[in-house]
Amino acid sequence: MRIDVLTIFPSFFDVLEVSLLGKARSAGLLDVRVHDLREWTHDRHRTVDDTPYGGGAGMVMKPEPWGEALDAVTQDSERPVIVFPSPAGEVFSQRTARDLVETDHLVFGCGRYEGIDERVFAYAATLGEVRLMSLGDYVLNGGEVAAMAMIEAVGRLVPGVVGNPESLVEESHEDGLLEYPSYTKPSSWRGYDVPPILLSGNHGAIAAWRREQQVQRTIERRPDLLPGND
Ligand SMILES: N#Cc1c(N)n[nH]c1-c1ccc2c(Cl)cn(Cc3cccnc3)c2c1
Repeated sequence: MRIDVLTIFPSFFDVLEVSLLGKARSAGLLDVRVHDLREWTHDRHRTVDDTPYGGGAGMVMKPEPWGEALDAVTQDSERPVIVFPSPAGEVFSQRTARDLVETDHLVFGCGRYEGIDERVFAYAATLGEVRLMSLGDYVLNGGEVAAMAMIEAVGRLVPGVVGNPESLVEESHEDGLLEYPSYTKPSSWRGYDVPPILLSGNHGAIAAWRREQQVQRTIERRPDLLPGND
């Protein structure tokens, strides 16, 4: 999978060089290319924003640099999916991540200021499938944090990126429920003991207990995830 990121803060994504995704990049499983949007400006000040038509506070990102940048990163791509993090977007979920991991080429357009000129989204739709996505109902200062989270959520689903694919199945949200609690040695720590069932060796009983824990946790913490509550 190829991932292109367009941003005015390219160094923000340096962290993608390390950890899991860093190894995936080295192994050729992920081809992540981060670009400075200012590469596509042509004035001395490398301007990417201007005042909003109709007035209002803040600045809006100019369409010209975006148009040239999107042309450049999609020029040898058949049908990219172009994701714009946006507070006005659909909410990104594990289901979205599973959907996006099937894509050969993802482009993340990370905006700042009060947002990107709306015409950019219309133009981007002539280059690929456009999806405006939000991390959730809270406010960030730009698209970079959201894009980083989405890249990690999608990247780790690429076959071979996570060592043990089984671990992907038993995670929160993979089966629509929160994950069960995990424990490791020592079996007793500061007066806290590991639930005896986990030491029993009875794998059937352990699986049943874990499922019950998932259901109980989901009811307590995220009833909205339960069927019929959406
Ligand atoms: N994804 C997501 C997401 C989220 N969950 N909160 N905020 C954002 C997000 C994403 C993209 C941008 C761009 Cl471009 C500019 N800003 C700042 C801003 C803040 C409030 C209103 N208008 C613009 C962004 C915020």
